[in-house]
Amino acid sequence: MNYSAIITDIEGTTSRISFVTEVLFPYAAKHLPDFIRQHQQLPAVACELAEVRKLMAQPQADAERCIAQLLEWLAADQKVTPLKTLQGMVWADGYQSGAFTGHIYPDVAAELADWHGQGIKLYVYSSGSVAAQQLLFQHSDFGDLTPLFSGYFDTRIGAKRDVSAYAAILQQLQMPPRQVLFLSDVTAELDAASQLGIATVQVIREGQSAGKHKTANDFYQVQEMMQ
Ligand SMILES: CSCCC(=O)C(=O)COP(=O)(O)O
Ligand SMILES: [Mg+2]
Repeated sequence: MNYSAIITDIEGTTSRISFVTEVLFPYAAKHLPDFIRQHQQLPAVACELAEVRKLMAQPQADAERCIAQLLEWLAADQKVTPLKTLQGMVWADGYQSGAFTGHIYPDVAAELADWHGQGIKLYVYSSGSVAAQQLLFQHSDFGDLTPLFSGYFDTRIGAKRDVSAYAAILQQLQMPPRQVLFLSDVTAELDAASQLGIATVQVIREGQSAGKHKTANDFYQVQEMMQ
């Protein structure tokens, strides 16, 4: 099958789950409180704190209350948009200081380049903010991979388990669903995309498939399935 576009998830698909849970999240938990204390007056940070207050339904909450709520969401891996945006701002320092690089599986780096060379448009759809996605691919273990991508989507377009998010993405891509392939490790995300006719492959890096989607252990197998 010739696809015009491939959309990929990050955590568990292009990148090891433990990179997110054991490197990125702990770094954010450690540095987010002081980042907010120091930068709460910056418009970009103030705007996210306003979103946090709205979600808490506590318009008067001070910075410390917002920090406590953000850390609670982070510990529970809640995909809350202002948390994701603030995490991305904190991770920027981590990448720039060399504290870590973005983990990408070798098959991902190779196949993204191959697919790009074939003229397939590449997109990312992750719960991490667009800025965080760009940082990860810019500072990846295989160098700057951002030139390979045509676009990025995050929770601003909708939650990854909601069909409406994929409808909005198709609208932006201006492509028929059957020409689009979505790669993710999470069955519920693939279920939502496939309801619209988007082709799906479940990437199983660790563990077993629990769903009804075609499966691949890495991006090389995805490429084989496309031939
Ligand atoms: C952009 S890298 C950080 C990933 C992240 O914060 C996250 O919640 C992972 O979500 P995904 O949708 O890629 O599984
Ligand atoms: Mg995932």
